[in-house]
Amino acid sequence: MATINPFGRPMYIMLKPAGSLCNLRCEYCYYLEKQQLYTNCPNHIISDQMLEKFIREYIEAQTTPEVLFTWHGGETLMRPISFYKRALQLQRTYARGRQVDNCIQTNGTLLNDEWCQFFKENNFLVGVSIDGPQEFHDEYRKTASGKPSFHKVMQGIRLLNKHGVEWNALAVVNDFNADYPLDFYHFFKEIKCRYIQFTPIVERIVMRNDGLKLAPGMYEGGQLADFSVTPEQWGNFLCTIFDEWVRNDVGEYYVQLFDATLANWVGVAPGVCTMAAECGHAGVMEFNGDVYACDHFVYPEYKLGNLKDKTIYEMMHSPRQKEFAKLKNALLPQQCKECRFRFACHGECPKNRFVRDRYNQPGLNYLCKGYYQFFEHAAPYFEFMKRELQAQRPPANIMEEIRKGQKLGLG
Ligand SMILES: C[S@@+](CC[C@H](N)C(=O)[O-])C[C@H]1O[C@@H](n2cnc3c(N)ncnc32)[C@H](O)[C@@H]1O
Ligand code: SF4
Ligand code: SF4
Ligand code: SF4
Repeated sequence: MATINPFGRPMYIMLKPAGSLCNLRCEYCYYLEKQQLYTNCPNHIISDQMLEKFIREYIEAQTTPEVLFTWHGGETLMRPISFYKRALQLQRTYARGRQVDNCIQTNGTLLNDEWCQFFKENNFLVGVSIDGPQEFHDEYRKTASGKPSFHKVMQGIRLLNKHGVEWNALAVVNDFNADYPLDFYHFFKEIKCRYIQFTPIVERIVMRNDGLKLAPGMYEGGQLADFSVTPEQWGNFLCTIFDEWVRNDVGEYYVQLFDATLANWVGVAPGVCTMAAECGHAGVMEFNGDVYACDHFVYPEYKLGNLKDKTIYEMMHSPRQKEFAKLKNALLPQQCKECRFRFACHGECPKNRFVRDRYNQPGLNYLCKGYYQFFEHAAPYFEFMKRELQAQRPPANIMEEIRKGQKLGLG
């Protein structure tokens, strides 16, 4: 089975067929407020004409024989099944011999037998957002009327399992759950979720003229949002889960960040953009055809154009997008340039770069301390796994090595 790994692709655009419409009101959500950019639009739903144009151009713009569509929210299941059936029909019309795959990200609360049958029949990979055990999840992931959502999500997961749909979990790490890494990790093992993606929550509150309150990255200022994880929490969280994983679960459970770190250790492109050297491969398209440089940069100043006026190829290969792609590396502060883990970290996501480095240069990642702690802690293990891979042996041999009590051979 595959994980949702669109970032490994040369060019990729997430599509938001219902804009930022959602039946939940997760407190930390960076999508919800994006509706403010579209107050003039009567409804936030992609038109059939726009859908067709997107599907045709998106397939044409790909350089690989396989094409991956990623349906993203708001809440994707707020569009009816008939919408996705139409999309599949259009994909078949324009595929012209290419293999087309679909993955869809959902909060899981609207899943029912019919949806699950549809996903199974059409081979969708489903990403479900769930922030760990009930008390963690329900802290922030609430409905519009303030009700918890955990039980509905679990019911959705049971249905996915019942119908044999492939799914994986997307969980955020915030101020509330970050201090309980093992409770968190064991939960995913208990629900037999073998592919887990953890995303740290880092947001700053600002006042902008366009009404958006969450700050884009790469500039200083604003007030850190309470729900953000601290660098110390993030470092401890990663190290604790890593210790458990590296002793028991390598090759059995896939934690996206550990996979990506190992990839960087052996010099292969990581499966997640935050750990890659450059940005720019992963755009996002709003319901009305507006295309932005990245899902985390849906701000007017990062808009590449609209599909009505420009082709996907033009926008994603435009000088503006090339410029955006390079910023990740170009804006690294001195501390990152000197860092021995630069090859693994690349300064992480520019969205999180808003503090000063030790030379008082701007642009250091707010989570730097946590990442550094993790890389330093895990380095001997990654070195060992790298040697195993180079000798064409499975990295999972690390577990036996640790059991034997061997020194891992790092000086
Ligand atoms: C914005 S949602 C859209 C799809 C769908 N509604 C869902 O919740 O899965 C996609 C993912 O982004 C995560 N997310 C929301 N706000 C975030 C933030 N401020 N920082 C990082 N991830 C965030 C959500 O938890 C979810 O897993
Ligand atoms: S379910 Fe997804 S889109 Fe909706 S509020 Fe929560 S994170 Fe945002
Ligand atoms: S800005 Fe962050 S999320 Fe966007 S492509 Fe770059 S690393 Fe990925
Ligand atoms: S660990 Fe810190 S200093 Fe090193 S590359 Fe990452 S953000 Fe930069």
